[in-house]
Amino acid sequence: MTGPGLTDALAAWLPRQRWYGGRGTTTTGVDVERVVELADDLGRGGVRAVLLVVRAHLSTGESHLYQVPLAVRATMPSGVDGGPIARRDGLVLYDATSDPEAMALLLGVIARGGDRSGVESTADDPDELRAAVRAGVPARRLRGEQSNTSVVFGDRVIVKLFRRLATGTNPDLEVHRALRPYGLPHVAALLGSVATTLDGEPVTLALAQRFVPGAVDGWELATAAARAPAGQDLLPEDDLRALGIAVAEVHHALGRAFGTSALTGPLLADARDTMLTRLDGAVVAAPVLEPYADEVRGAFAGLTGVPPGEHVQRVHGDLHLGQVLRTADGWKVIDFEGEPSAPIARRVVADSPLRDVAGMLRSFDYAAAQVELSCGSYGEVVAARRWAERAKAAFLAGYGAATGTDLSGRAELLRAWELDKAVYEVVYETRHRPGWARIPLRAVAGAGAARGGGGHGFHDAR
Ligand SMILES: Nc1ncnc2c1ncn2[C@@H]1O[C@H](COP(=O)(O)OP(=O)(O)O)[C@@H](O)[C@H]1O
Ligand SMILES: O=P(O)(O)O[C@H]1O[C@H](CO)[C@@H](O[C@H]2O[C@H](CO)[C@@H](O)[C@H](O)[C@H]2O)[C@H](O)[C@H]1O
Repeated sequence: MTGPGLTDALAAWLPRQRWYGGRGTTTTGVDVERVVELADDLGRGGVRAVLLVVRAHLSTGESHLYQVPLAVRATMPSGVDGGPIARRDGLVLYDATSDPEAMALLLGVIARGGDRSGVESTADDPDELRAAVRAGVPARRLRGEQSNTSVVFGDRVIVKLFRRLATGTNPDLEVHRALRPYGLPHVAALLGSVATTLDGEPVTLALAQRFVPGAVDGWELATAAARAPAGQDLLPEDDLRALGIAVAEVHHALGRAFGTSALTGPLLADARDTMLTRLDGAVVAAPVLEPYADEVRGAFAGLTGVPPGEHVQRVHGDLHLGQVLRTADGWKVIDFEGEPSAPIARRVVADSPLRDVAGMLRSFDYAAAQVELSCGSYGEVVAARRWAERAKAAFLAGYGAATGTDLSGRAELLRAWELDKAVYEVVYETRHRPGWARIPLRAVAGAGAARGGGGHGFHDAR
């Protein structure tokens, strides 16, 4: 099925996908590295499904691995969105994630477990997975701005298909596995996974979790709360405190599962060097950062004192409001993959849990900035910023109380992590949503003001 026709078609199709990391460069070619058959004959409804692992070569000389689940049929069914990727031998090949019958084949493979023509699937909760297969509920692909593609099976199971791949176990799977014995209410239960091997290393392709029905993500709630008229409290302070507590409890469980160690002076110096190196790379990727780079370097360089008792441990790594779900049963934290573009080895290194806290603080700013992006009035913009400051304070109060930490004594660290995150975000937005780049850019531009004693997100209502 693979061949030059398909690889050329993929080289044209991949750069149009939101999750493609090679934007801003030219894709010079695609190689198919692995073809994993989900069903080698026609499955239900006459669909054949394969998971492709492809390597995209970029004009920069880099190459990235991606997963492309392909559905193959005699004719393209109606209701399946995204056009065909290729046509050959009288068959049409297209992205399988919006084809419910192709996705049913995937769920079946996970539920059965074991090794099958290059797919190693693990059913951590075979009963739950088999029940979902037996129920035969149609699969629906989630929409939205995501790094991966998630498919929900009848509000029971959610399967996330990783798009940009890396060799090594995906941290999202690793964390769900490690936390499983703790039965933490803030993390959805792991049901199963799919992997293949490349160069003798595992490559995680998909992760199945229990779907949490009726969940609303923190981003949706926060953006609505930031623009709500005074008196309408869409995200009450108690919920925000509870969110801080949930994040603290997740950190506690991660610390138990993976261990903790002291944040020493040399470790802090390493973190500082990493941030400086990252800044240099970010300025190249997003030259709009250039005018602020010296100020940011100065802010990082000032990071020298380790507050007593500060520690490092496994963290979430990319925590923001879109990674928390409010449910009838409290907050859930999702997506432990870390920053999707970083190498796995870097994502799993023990880090300060305050980095996650900083990620959430940045996210409240993003939520408030939506009012500006949608041309809110001056009064609405000011009210949204005030809302964000109150929200940050409530979140920090919950986190501080649950961890027993005095966060005001950690303001320098938090500021540096926020700035580092904002630098990352400027690059992310430049690549994916250029119209949003000014949100994190403003935080970067504020580096000088913050060093001069300006706002750090605790008490000041800018
Ligand atoms: N266990 C779950 N229950 C319900 N919805 C979920 C669950 N896990 C994820 N989701 C939904 O799927 C979306 C994408 O999940 P996420 O793991 O963040 O993927 P991505 O890496 O693509 O961002 C989330 O924003 C959320 O709406
Ligand atoms: O959720 P992902 O793992 O895909 O994370 C990536 O995409 C996020 C955007 O969806 C991005 O988050 C940034 O935008 C959010 C609003 O859409 C905002 O709440 C976050 O604070 C901001 O960082 C994330 O950085 C990126 O890794």
